[in-house]
Amino acid sequence: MDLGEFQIPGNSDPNQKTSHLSLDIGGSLIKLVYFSTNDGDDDDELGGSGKESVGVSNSNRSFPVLKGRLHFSKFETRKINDCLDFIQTKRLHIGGCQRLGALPIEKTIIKATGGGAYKYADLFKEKLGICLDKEDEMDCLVAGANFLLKAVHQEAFTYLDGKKEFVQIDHNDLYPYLLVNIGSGVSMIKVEGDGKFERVSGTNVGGGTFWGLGRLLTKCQSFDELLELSHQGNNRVIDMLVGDIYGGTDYSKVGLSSTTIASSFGKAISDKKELQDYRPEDIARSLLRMISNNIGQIAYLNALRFGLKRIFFGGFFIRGHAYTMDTIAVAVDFWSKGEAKAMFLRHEGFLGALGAFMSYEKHGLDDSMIHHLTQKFPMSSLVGDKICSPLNGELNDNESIECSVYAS
Ligand SMILES: Nc1ncnc2c1ncn2[C@@H]1O[C@H](COP(=O)(O)OP(=O)(O)O)[C@@H](O)[C@H]1O
Ligand SMILES: CC(C)(COP(=O)(O)O)[C@@H](O)C(=O)NCCC(=O)O
Repeated sequence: MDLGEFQIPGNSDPNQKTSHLSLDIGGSLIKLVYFSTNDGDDDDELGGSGKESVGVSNSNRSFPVLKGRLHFSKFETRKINDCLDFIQTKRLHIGGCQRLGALPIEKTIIKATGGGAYKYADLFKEKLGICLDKEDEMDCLVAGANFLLKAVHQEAFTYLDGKKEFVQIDHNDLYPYLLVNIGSGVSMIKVEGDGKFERVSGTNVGGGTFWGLGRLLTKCQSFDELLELSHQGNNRVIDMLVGDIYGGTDYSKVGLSSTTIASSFGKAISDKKELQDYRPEDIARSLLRMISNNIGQIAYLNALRFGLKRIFFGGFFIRGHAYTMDTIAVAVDFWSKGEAKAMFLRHEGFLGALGAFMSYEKHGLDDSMIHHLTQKFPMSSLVGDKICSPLNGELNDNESIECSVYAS
């Protein structure tokens, strides 16, 4: 592939070229993934010698290696104009899928998934002159999850008792697993291989419910504020525990300890407090716990239904938030009696957008198909074909990762 094909006229950094912008336009958030490379960055660290070089050979074909960054960004769907401005200012749409020489309008096709790819198709055409090439949301979620689990080192982790532990994924023993994507609503997908999956369940009590109900109950202005409130709250003020019903003791005959929540929000009807006496912090905490626990339980029941031991949770509801992950993990552990494991993904909210990004290859819209992604591990060498994350913490907003793309 000639990098010149992605030259961006008028880009603020004339050396920077972006390509393969992909979108996941969900009920709450728009997620963007795109690749950028700088002139002179095209490298041979994987064995080639510049952009024209042969970097890697695959099935008797050779591909040049492009060094660059994979960028991740998100916007609230209700503020879609901010997203359009971002794309326009950075001229990301020009580097979608087109060649120099062609009229931009003729060939500018951007891969997009999520319901918004349908809902906002006309808006994108009108404001940016681009065509959204729609990819199925479930296909993209699964493609994104499979890719991350196979190619990214330190992508999946467990979270128990406040401790995060990265899970080593054995490529030969990845399937089957249950993918639970907690977005506005929740989809549960049994994954048996690349492109081999079935959406087996879902629930309408998801991230949108937490944010919507939380806003109504606490009057907070943003999702982050709601999460922060929950951090400071105590759910026991609102939730009715087994001990509240059983006079402080366990109901041990059926395995319920006194501290188990018997009824979420149940205490709000049983004492003599005025409504205004309930603190937003405690309400936010109870709500987060109720929804996380419910999703964990439904996920486990579906894992049980299909005999799946591993459950991967994605979606931006999680936001790497300790209490959310802890609650989900405890629910899975509790209901499965330790048999099933909840695992979380560092790129939790970007599964769909990554899947759309990878579908450029699938459809071969031009000859810039991406065949492989590897990220260099700072201060270290490549580990096989893995992306080695420099971060152990959560993925920050607008973070990008250094990576190399094998292109044909
Ligand atoms: N900044 C944010 N604004 C709104 N919701 C957020 C934000 N960050 C996380 N969320 C949570 O993430 C959910 C959306 O997750 P996401 O995976 O992007 O789903 P969708 O594709 O439905 O937009 C929201 O419903 C909310 O619970
Ligand atoms: C309709 C959806 C697939 C849309 O995806 P989202 O924007 O929520 O990520 C999702 O909201 C969902 O699976 N809702 C649950 C519907 C149900 O099974 O009851």
